[in-house]
Amino acid sequence: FSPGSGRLLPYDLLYADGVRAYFARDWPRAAELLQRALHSYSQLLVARRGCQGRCREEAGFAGPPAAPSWETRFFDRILQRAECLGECLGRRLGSEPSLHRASREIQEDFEQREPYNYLQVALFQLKKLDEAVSAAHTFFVANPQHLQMREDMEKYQRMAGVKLESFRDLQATLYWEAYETGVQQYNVEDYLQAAVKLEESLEEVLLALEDCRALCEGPQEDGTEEEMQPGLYEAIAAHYIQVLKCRQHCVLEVATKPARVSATDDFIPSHLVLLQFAYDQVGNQALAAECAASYLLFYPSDELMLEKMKKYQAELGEGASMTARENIQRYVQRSLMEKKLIYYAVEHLGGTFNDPDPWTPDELIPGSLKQKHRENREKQRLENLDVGEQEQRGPFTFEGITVAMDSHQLNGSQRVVFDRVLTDSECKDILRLAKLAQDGTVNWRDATLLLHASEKSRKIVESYFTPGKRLHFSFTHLVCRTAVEGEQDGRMDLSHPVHADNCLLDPEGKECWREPPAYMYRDFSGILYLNDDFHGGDLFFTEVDAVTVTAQVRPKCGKLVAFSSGRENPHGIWAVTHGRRCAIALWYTLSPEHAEQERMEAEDLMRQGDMEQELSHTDVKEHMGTDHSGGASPEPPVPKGRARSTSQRRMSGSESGQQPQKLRARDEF
Ligand SMILES: O=C(O)CCC(=O)C(=O)O
Ligand SMILES: [Fe+2]
Repeated sequence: FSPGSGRLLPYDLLYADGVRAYFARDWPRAAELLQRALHSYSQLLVARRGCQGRCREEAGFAGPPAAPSWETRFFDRILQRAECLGECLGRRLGSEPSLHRASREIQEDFEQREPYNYLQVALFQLKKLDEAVSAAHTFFVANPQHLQMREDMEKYQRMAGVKLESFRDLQATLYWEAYETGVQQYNVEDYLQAAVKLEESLEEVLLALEDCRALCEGPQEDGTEEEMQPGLYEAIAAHYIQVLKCRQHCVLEVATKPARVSATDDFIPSHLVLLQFAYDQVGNQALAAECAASYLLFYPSDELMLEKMKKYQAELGEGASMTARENIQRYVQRSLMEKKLIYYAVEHLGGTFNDPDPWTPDELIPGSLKQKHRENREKQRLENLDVGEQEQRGPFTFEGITVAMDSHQLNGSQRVVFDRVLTDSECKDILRLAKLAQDGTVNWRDATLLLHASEKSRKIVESYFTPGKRLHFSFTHLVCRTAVEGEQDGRMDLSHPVHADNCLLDPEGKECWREPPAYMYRDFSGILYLNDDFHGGDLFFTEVDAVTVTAQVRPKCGKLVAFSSGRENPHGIWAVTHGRRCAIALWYTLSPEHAEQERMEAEDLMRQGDMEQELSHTDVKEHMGTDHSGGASPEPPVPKGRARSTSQRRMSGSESGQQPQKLRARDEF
């Protein structure tokens, strides 16, 4: 391999080899392979972009479709174009294009910049500090919620010999830098500089759009493809509609800044508005008119802009052409044609389309879909507002939340305790909610606080344990345990017997059976505590023998304990001897198809009257579940066959069960 030799190795293979070398701690090889994978990936994007452009021209793809049989002609062109693309890519890549089609998972890794995470470690090991810092920074920009990387970044910042310039984003989306500088200069009325920067940004945005659209080609392996219709024509149609939807969504992708979740609304038109004004201010009427005309392609009846056009026409004279920019014309035409096809398909073949653009003309949307379209836009607008508000508070950095204890300090694996996930007043509100729910007076639609708290916890657990991979709620519930009346002294019983969350613990056999009725698809567990004004009720972890206590956690408002749900984390709760202990218990799954399934199963089991075990707890317990549509649901019962009466007295489960806290020592990095 050498750049420019014309033969590009598939990036997914290089990546796989790189990761293998990484785990073999072969740092030089890991670094080399990962860098080559990243290079190959970016070359692939360049090749795709180039071929897209060429084949679009060749197939006359840019022109408006001619009535009446434009659908048929459209498909002809698509086939023609697919052929052209195949040839072009084969030529540029020096190999069969299908070789370069990675699985959805690997594509996502690259989109999330995951390779940079491995790379930074390898480079650090090789003592290439400057490069390691750049790689780490590049990863961190796209994953600011990654707590481990944050710690690494802080270490790098403290490290002697690290230069400030090393903190650079190797994948910096050029246009974001240009756009932001442009807007800044615009705001301080430096219109000349603003125009330069905004032009630069606009050009890059259009190129980035092409990159993104190029990735829509080929099969989508994420299983989101809608049900295929029987028949070849329908199958092709369904596939291409999927590709078209993917392309339409690119506008959101480019308008979403790395590390932010919401897109900048109407990104391309807003460039044009700013440019129009900037050119106007510096006295370049011709360019201002061109931007105004381009803007009008998106919003043809915008009165302000129409006024300006009149003014320019007067100033420039009747003979001045004042047409929109060609690249914007092409963009709008193509987008309209794609939308038309998508809407046609949605109307006649079913499916849905979340139109990303606010400027889609009304007449293009079929009557039967108009209402839905309006609702979607409103929803999107509200979501954007929500995020805008959050952004000011900086929610994606988990501000204030600290890792109180990690696996090492908890004497186990895949365990963590966070502090300050909730404030005191948030705990109070949720506790009040728990009380109200007991009396049946809560309006569940208003119980958003609980949902916010659980979603926040989900994000934290996700970013800590499965960065880059989505964790889904499997089940959520708010549960309070109240001490029973009477003699409490010397109680050694448990409020919750030792168990694991996704398998049936068999302490004698030192096994944990992953079989029904265990909730096998639970991958991670989280417990968010709400109060500490009770006695007893500490959570403890044991070894697989269910008797050797390895760590204990004292509940407290805002403390979140999270751990993997398997055999490595048996746990239980000491009896609550005084007061009432409330917590939000959260279980997560990595498989989207099992999201919330547990809740449904729990309901089924409830119906079968399988609750007697749960009711035999020594504490009185109330609970309310939440699904994320706001309905109440029961707690899943403890599966039958779970070990319950372990010889608790053998436990070394006193408050001193915990070993002295050690400082976290993570393998250098
Ligand atoms: O509330 C706790 O501390 C733990 C609860 C638990 O382990 C469970 O419900 O499975
Ligand atoms: Fe549990």
